[in-house]
Amino acid sequence: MTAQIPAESLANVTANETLAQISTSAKPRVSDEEMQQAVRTLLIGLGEDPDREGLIDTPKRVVKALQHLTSGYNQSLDELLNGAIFHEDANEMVLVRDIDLFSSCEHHILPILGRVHIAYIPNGKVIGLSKLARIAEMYARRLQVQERLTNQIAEALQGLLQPQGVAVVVEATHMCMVMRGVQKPGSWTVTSAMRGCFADDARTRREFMDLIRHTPQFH
Ligand SMILES: Nc1nc2c(ncn2[C@@H]2O[C@H](COP(=O)(O)OP(=O)(O)OP(=O)(O)O)[C@@H](O)[C@H]2O)c(=O)[nH]1
Ligand SMILES: [Zn+2]
Repeated sequence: MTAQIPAESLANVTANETLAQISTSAKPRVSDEEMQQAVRTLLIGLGEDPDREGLIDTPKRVVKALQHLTSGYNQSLDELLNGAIFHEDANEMVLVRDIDLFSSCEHHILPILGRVHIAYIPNGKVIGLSKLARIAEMYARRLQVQERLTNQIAEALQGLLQPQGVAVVVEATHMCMVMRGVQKPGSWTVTSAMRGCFADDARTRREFMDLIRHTPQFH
C-alpha cells in the first residue's frame, strides 16, 4: 500500500529551489514589447527588413518562443510534483531512460538536444515516474550548461527522496558546436552525476551504466 508523503518532506529541496527562484523567476524587468523591440533591432542588424511581410510578426514569435524555452524559471519542484511522492518499501533500482531533452546553452542561446537517464534506489520513498521527466524538463527549460543541468536533476532527487543513491546521465549535442564555431556535427557530450551508492559502489554504478548503454542518437 502506498501513501502520499506530506508536503513538509519537500522542505529541504524547496529551500534550495527558493534560492534558485529568487535569482531566476523575479518579475521580468522589461516588458514583452521591449523584448520584441530588441528582436526587431537584431533583425535590422542582420540586414533584414523587419517590416517585410514574413517578418512582421517575427519579434512577437521569437519572444514567445524564448519565453517557452525558458519557462522552467517560472516553475517550482513543489508545483510540478503535485504531491506525487509515496511511501514504498522498494529497494531496487528505478530507472527511466531515454527521456528526450531540449535545453538552451547559456553561452549562445542555441539548442542543446539530447537524452537524460535518471535512476535512483529508494529508501522508503518513491516518486511518480513522470515526475522524473518533469524535473528534467524544468531545469532544461532554462539557460544552461550541461554539467549544471545534470547536477540540478540529481540534487533535486537527492533532496526530495533522500534515496540510497541517485544517478543522472545526460547525453547531448550542442548546436553551438554543430551549426557554428567548431562545427562538429555528430559530437556528443556525456555528463553524469552520481550520488550515494552510485558514487560509492562500482557494481551499482556498473549495473546502471549497463542498463542505459546504447548508441546515442537524437531523432
Ligand atoms: N562546459 C560547457 N561548455 C559549454 C556548454 N555549452 C557550450 N559550451 C562552451 O562554452 C564555450 C564558450 O567559449 P567562448 O570562447 O567564450 O565562446 P565562442 O567564441 O563562441 O567559442 P567557440 O564555440 O569555440 O567558437 C565554448 O567552448 C562552448 O563549446 C556546456 O553545456 N558546458
Ligand atoms: Zn553554446
